[in-house]
Amino acid sequence: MSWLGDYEDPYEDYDESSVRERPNPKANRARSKQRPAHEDAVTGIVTAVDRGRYTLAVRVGETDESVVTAARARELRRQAIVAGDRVDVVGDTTGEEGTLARIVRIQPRSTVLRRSADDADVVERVIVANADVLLMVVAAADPEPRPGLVDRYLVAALDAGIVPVMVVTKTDVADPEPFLANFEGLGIEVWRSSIDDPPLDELHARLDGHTTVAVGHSGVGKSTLVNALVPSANRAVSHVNAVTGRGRHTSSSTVSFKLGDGWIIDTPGVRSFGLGHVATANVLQGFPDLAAVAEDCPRGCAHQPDEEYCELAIAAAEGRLEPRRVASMQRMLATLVAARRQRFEE
Ligand SMILES: Nc1nc2c(ncn2[C@@H]2O[C@H](COP(=O)(O)OP(=O)(O)OP(=O)(O)O)[C@@H](O)[C@H]2O)c(=O)[nH]1
Ligand SMILES: [Zn+2]
Repeated sequence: MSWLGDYEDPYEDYDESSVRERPNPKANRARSKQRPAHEDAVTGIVTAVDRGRYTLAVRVGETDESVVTAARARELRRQAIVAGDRVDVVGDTTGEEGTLARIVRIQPRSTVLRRSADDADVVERVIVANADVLLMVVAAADPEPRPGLVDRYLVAALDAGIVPVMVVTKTDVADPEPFLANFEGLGIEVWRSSIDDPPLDELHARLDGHTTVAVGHSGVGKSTLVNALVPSANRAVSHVNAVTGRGRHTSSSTVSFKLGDGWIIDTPGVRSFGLGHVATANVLQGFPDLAAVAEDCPRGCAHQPDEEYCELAIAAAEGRLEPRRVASMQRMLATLVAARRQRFEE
């Protein structure tokens, strides 16, 4: 099931590549081929996507900074353009009502956060480009937190080379510690948030200057948190030009807000986060100490507890690695292996 809703341009978020690429060689190719034709292009940051119309922040930080609505040039039809993308845009970029600019190039991306529609799906979709932090928002209760979902966020972030951090909301409703114990060994940064005392200053300090993508199940309090973090003036950045008639953003579309010198990208409530495209090595890479030990594993080692000669398990037993850390990695990889098995059985 899509958690981006059913109304979107079916071509919008497809991407044919399945391995992590940095930067995207396709974007590079298009860039060099088309550059001479659009020397007057300006750079825009995609802040929202809505049925084939893109909201861009252009000339960010300059006196004539503006919010522009754009369509994509025909030659980009098969390429996904997503929130966080840096694009070259031509035409009327004044941002005045009724104007429509044209995106002619997607600049190389530093990261790409992807998901498959479900684990069996080989077609992956790009969710967000150029994010360097993944803010996982989970509730201590209501809805009940599920370690498996966080494992999925972690795997997707690590696969993309994005740093995962976590906020646990609703600590006024339930004690989050039993849930958090699942992730203790991974050394992930965690903030605890309650209705009366959200850690806004701490989060602001941590996220300023970064491009953060926020993910969370519907109802966890993600919108409440993002709204509190973002001054109202910066919320205007994501508003689609009213004249196009496409300005209505509900929580079913992805929008970005300026957060200090960075951005926070709010994605819709996640219902599924397929991992059909992820490689084990990319997950291990997120933890260099574990990856180094796992290099001595037998070929094809799945790094599971029942694996007889897994170096991770041996190192944990001998005290060379923290057992909780290895256990968390084993669980994350089990999530991934189960996801992949489903993919091949379908
Ligand atoms: N008790 C308590 N309630 C909270 C807290 N944070 C948010 N809420 C409430 O939880 C409900 C859901 O919050 P939202 O911010 O709409 O949740 P969301 O994650 O954005 O959900 P979607 O918009 O569906 O994606 C609202 O009624 C909030 O007031 C918290 O820390 N404690
Ligand atoms: Zn192993």
